[in-house]
This record gives sequence, C-alpha cells and structure tokens, in this order.
Amino acid sequence: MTDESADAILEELFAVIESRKADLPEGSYTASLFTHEKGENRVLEKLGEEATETILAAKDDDHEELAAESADLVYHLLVLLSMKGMDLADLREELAARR
Ligand SMILES: N=c1c2ncn([C@@H]3O[C@H](COP(=O)(O)OP(=O)(O)OP(=O)(O)O)[C@@H](O)[C@H]3O)c2ncn1[C@@H]1O[C@H](COP(=O)(O)O)[C@@H](O)[C@H]1O
Repeated sequence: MTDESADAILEELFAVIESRKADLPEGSYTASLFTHEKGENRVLEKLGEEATETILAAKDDDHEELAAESADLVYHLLVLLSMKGMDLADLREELAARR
C-alpha cells in the first residue's frame, strides 16, 4: 500500500466520522460516542481500553490481533480529534514538523 492510499483511507474514515457527528444517525456507533451520557469521557475510556488491548496483542506477538486493535485505537483517536474540533490536518502538520 502506498502512503497516498493509506492517507486516503484515513481521510475517508475521518469524513465518515464528521458526517456521523453532524447527522447523529440512529444505530451508528460513532454517533453514540458523540451523544454518550459520559460525554468525552466515553471516548477517552475507549482509547484507554484499546491501547491496553493493543499492548496485549503486541506482547502475544499476534500480528492479526495487533493490526485489529491498532485500527480500533486509531478510529477512537480520530473520533476524539473530531470531538475536539480538530482534524487530520492537525495530526499531519505535527508529524511533518518532526521530520
Ligand atoms: N473504524 C470503525 C471502528 N473501529 C472500532 N469500532 C467500534 O468500536 C467498538 C470497539 O469496542 P470493543 O473492541 O471494546 O468491543 P465491544 O465489546 O463491541 O465494545 P463496547 O461494548 O465496550 O462498546 C466496537 O463497537 C466497534 O464496532 C468502529 N466503529 C466504526 N468504525 C468506522 O466508522 C464507520 C461508521 O460506523 P457507524 O458510526 O457505526 O455507522 C464504519 O463504517 C467504520 O469505517
């Protein structure tokens, strides 16, 4: 996979998250994070859980599980950025500044 196509997938995912935030459709897990009674604490909790699950997968040297948990982690991180009014450009800018 090229860097460009990986970035396109992140862009597409972030656009879906933004659309769920705007429309709050019934049955959407993403929408449920934006409307959760715990507020932003719910996504923060999920980030902690997914980080732990990622660590456990790494310790087990389970590559399939590590990829799956990493995807959960990145998804919840993108939801958090969206919740805070930030976007992928903020992340890209910070990473680029470190080169
Ligand atoms: N990438 C994801 C994604 N990654 C993880 N998750 C959800 O995150 C949750 C992870 O929770 P856990 O691993 O702890 O498993 P769980 O036991 O089901 O979780 P909980 O009961 O604790 O909530 C699961 O409910 C997953 O479905 C995601 N939900 C949605 N997306 C993307 O968002 C899009 C829109 O989804 P909806 O908002 O549901 O329409 C989807 O098409 C996907 O592209």
